[in-house]
Amino acid sequence: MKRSDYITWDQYFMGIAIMSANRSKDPNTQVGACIVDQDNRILTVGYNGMPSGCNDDEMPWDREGEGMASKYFFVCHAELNAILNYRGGGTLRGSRCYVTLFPCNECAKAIIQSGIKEVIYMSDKYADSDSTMASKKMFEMAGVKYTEYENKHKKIEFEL
Ligand SMILES: O=c1[nH]c(=O)n([C@H]2C[C@H](O)[C@@H](COP(=O)(O)O)O2)cc1CO
Ligand SMILES: [Zn+2]
Repeated sequence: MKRSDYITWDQYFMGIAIMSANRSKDPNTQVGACIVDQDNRILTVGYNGMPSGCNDDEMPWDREGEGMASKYFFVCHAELNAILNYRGGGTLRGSRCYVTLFPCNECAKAIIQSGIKEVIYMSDKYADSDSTMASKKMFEMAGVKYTEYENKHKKIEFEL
């Protein structure tokens, strides 16, 4: 008989998004994204980090500070990295994006323009921000479904 406690597709892909987030150097918020096609094949992954070639030891990681003193001008978001990292043939049209934090308005635009059809998110900790509200407005207008990830109960522990 086959084992019954295997993880679901949703758990698998959100697990990979969480694992990717663990690569982030951001001391405050680590975000991971995993984009999959209609056949549940993983197309691409990403996490938030400084652009390639920008030494992350020399970049600011602070939230506070005027302009260039904070991380915000520089960090490339997890979803955008996942979209831009896609090297496969074909496109992201019709795919789903698993993400550990609800996408900001800039990532929402990239998600819509790349043809991603569904966003499955874990945290919505900035739900009250204009950015998140703008994302939801655009997703609704563009027909991108957004779904809260609900299987938050399974704990997996392993040594790396
Ligand atoms: O959709 C997102 N994707 C994403 O990668 N991020 C990143 C940018 C920053 O590195 C971090 C947010 O930082 P903070 O929570 O300290 O404001 O998360 C943030 C958002 C939403 O704000
Ligand atoms: Zn973003």
